[in-house]
Amino acid sequence: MSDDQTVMCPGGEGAAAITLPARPEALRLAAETTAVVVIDMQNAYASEGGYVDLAGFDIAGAAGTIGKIATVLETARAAGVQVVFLQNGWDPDYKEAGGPGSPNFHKSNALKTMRKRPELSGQLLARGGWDYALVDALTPQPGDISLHKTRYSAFFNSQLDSVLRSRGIRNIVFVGIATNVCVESTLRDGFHLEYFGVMLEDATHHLGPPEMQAASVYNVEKFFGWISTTADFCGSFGQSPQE
Ligand SMILES: C/C(=C/NC(N)=O)C(=O)O
Repeated sequence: MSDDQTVMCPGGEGAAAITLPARPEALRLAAETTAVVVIDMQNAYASEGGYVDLAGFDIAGAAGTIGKIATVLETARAAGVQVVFLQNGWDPDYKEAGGPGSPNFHKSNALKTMRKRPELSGQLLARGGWDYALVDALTPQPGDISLHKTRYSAFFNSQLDSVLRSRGIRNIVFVGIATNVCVESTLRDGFHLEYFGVMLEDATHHLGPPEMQAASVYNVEKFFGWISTTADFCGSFGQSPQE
């Protein structure tokens, strides 16, 4: 049963469930119905010389999330929590990005940067290239799942929903970049698909001014899900007995 302090998430009734401290309520969660979804930890978003750096965003804080995410993933794998990596981008000819009839063509800062600097064409967010690749410190391990996405929400036109649903996973712990773009878009879509979404605030990083991180944290805590931290995730799932 849920009460005002603790929410019972799908699968959280069993003996192996843990309590994850979170705001506004703690969550009762089981490893087998929970996934950690890693959003877009690619050179494009987290490395100097990657797309968002070239597009003029301050990425100074992004590197700090890499170590946090590595710690979360180590704990998740040891506890039997499914790890799912997402990578954002398109084919090297950018057919999947959409042409002038797509808002993505007009709003994607990667596409806009390449229109301004044609020498970068074929490099930013192009599948197979360095910019698209995950940062070295976050290489998928055996048992992890890797998926591709072409728009901000990882649920849109991707296999994420069927990959999770077919495994009975209904609870998602979000880490990655950017808090206020792809992480929040995915968490919101997940909410509408009946997933319980938790964002680890210190394992995510925003694009734009610091208020953007605060705004997303507020939105998630008040309207779409729950907020927790790397230490609380590792403290609770680190105790979780694995079958
Ligand atoms: C702005 C942007 C954000 N991506 C993300 N992973 O949050 C982009 O992809 O252009």
